Amino acid sequence: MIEVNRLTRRYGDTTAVHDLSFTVRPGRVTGFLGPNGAGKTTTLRMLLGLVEPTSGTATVSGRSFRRHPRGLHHAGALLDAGDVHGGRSARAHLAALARSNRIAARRVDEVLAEVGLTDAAARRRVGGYSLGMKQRLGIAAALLGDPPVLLFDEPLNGLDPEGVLWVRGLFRRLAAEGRTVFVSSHLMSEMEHTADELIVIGRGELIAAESLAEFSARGTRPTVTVRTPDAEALAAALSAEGATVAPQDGETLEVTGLGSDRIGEIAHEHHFLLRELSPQAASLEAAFMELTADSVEYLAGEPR
Ligand SMILES: Nc1ncnc2c1ncn2[C@@H]1O[C@H](COP(=O)(O)OP(=O)(O)OP(=O)(O)O)[C@@H](O)[C@H]1O
Repeated sequence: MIEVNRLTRRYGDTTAVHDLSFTVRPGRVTGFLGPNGAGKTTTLRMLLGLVEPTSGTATVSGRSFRRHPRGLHHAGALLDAGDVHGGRSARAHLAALARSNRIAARRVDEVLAEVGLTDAAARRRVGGYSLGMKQRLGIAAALLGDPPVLLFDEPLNGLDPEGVLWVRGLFRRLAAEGRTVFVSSHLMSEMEHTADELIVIGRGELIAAESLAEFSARGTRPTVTVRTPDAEALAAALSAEGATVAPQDGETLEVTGLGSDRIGEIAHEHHFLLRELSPQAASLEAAFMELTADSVEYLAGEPR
């Protein structure tokens, strides 16, 4: 379990993290979401004891990470995939990590196989790896100590679609094994199919801590796309029933406030011909952008 309690970190005049509290539970994949500069990396670094909090606490399994002997057994992390010695092979890099954490050498081959780097990649120098391969190596390092808690900073960066699917499957499995899996991203679309729980921050402060289902429920109101040659008349009939209707073109309406069943009934009652009646899922990305709009550091075209 990860516990963050009234955590604050200041850099001069910049408050990277401000009075942040949340809990991340085992057995689930928890997404750590926030726009660029929200304070995600700083929080993860404090959890790993790499940055000292200005105030507050960040603990892994009840203890500050620095107090954990043989850290990799307690928590594994991928912070910066590029942060490896380019002249070494993946195997040499992992073997050095295993030695310094007193981890059995056979784990190196196990994790290499797990992330799909057994073949050429295990011998090739890391300097020649693609970003996706470096991500896989970083994930292998996180898994090395078979830890109950795993932290990943933007692990989907640089992965191709096959890699993204693989990572999602891996996270699911790690959570199903009862581990705590905490994954940061600045894109809701990445977390939509990855996380069960969400911690959303903006400008260093907590915005939401809830399940993905709860987050979806607060999302933008679902709309229904309706296409009919009688658009104007149907729009009037739907508005009379309390719907909000936005005409798109001559034949298409975007309707909110009524479900597709009810819209179909109303069209039937008035003998309107429908050419399309399609409910649109609420966009989580739109909900996320709405929620974090006030905390985006750099808005395009709007110097602040
Ligand atoms: N070492 C540092 N010195 C000064 N300012 C810092 C330092 N580290 C982070 N910051 C500032 O703290 C804020 C939060 O940064 P952080 O990297 O934690 O955000 P983030 O959510 O991880 O962003 P991103 O998605 O862009 O990686 C930013 O304004 C950043 O410029």
